[in-house]
Amino acid sequence: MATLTMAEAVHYSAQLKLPDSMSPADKRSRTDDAIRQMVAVAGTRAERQRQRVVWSMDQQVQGHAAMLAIGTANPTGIVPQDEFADNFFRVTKSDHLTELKEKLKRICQKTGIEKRHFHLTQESLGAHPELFDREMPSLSTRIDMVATATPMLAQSAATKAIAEWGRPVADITHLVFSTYSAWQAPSADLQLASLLGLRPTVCRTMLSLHGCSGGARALHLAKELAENNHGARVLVACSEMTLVGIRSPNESNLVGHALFSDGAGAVIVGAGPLGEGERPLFDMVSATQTTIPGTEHALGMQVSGAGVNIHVGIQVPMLIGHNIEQCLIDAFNNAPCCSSWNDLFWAVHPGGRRILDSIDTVFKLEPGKLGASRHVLREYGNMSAATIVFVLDELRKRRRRGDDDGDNLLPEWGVMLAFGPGVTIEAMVLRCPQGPSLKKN
Ligand SMILES: CC(C)(COP(=O)(O)OP(=O)(O)OC[C@H]1O[C@@H](n2cnc3c(N)ncnc32)[C@H](O)[C@@H]1OP(=O)(O)O)[C@@H](O)C(=O)NCCC(=O)NCCSC(=O)CC(=O)O
Repeated sequence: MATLTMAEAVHYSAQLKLPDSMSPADKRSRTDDAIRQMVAVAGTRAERQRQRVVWSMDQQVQGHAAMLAIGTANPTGIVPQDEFADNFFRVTKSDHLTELKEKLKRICQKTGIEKRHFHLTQESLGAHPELFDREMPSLSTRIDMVATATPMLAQSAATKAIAEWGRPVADITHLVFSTYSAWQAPSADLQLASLLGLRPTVCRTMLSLHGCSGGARALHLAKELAENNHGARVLVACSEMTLVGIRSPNESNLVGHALFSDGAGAVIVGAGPLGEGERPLFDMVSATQTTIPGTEHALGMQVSGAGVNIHVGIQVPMLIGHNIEQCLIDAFNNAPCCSSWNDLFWAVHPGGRRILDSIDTVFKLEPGKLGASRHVLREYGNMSAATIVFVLDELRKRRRRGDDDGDNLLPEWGVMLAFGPGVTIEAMVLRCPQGPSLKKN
């Protein structure tokens, strides 16, 4: 760029508000420097914009998958979090363990949860004392008690997703079902297929014991299935029942009992040309799964005659905090979609309040960026694999409210994160299609 003339310098320096005491030559030199910097920044922005457009066109050519509809469901039974400890110690006949009960109350207060949904009532639990007696086997009782309820709750969520999608159930080509609550073969996936009337050739996959990362794993798998099978429409269903893990309280299981709850989520995923009435809610751009080495003892589930024992190590929030940024950098794989983590929308599995706090800290997120995750944690607790579907649903509801005001509240680009045994981190880059086609969502 040519150096400024004095007339130009006078014009621009007036905008820079340089002090009158400065000599004309200094003003000219200072103004020249400022304009060079502006041009350099504008050049970088323009280059980033160009990269974004080229990259986005490449992605369209590759035809990545999109979430086309979402449904969620919960059992009708609700327990307020501030009543949980009293209820739980009463039903397990553990009221004499006063210190343990006080500790559970302390933990419950810090969870960020206000209420949770449960399939089973105090009465139905009371009818099965073997669930709370360590000396008695209870696995088969637990299996029987959830065998029908798990696919039925999934059916409620899937029915909503299918209604929103608007196409016949016969158009579903694949089913991916994730749960820690089904222990038979054929399993909850086949029961769900029958309940919904899916075609006999639907390709079913059952994901067991992926824990809280199971929903994101199922979505990641659905993305790959949709992108590699022309015309495929994949139903993802996650349904979780805490009954398989509920047991008498001890020091090591209090946190799990304070967090987990029952719920189901379903998503229809497809790629390629959209059919009539289909609208993408979230484009599923790229995804990664990362296992943090040497952490297999930090988080896990063990099945025994007494049911499923869920272990939640105290170090989990710290482990996620130390490893999460690199996972996101890998997932974005140089996609030129943001210059700051705050440019994104965030769909994070709310495994516990401290995990969300840790993510806020690591990424220096603005207040409210994890609002959808905190809302789901507060209203429903940790529904393991199903939780991430609730977070996605809450995000698209927030976007819809924005659309109603004529203002889109969600940024174009976002990220989905979920955590499970391993310790495993599932990450997916999402893109929220912009524009008038979304107004009817
Ligand atoms: C449990 C909390 C709400 C407690 O809140 P705070 O940490 O702010 O409170 P605090 O430090 O005063 O802790 C309260 C009491 O709980 C104890 N405590 C905290 N975490 C514990 C843990 N994991 N195991 C056993 N005890 C624990 C503390 O020692 C303390 O005991 P005392 O009072 O005696 O001093 C939080 O730590 C949290 O959100 N942790 C993350 C939970 C988590 O890892 N979730 C992932 C779930 S698994 C998942 O999502 C994936 C999957 O299952 O696959």
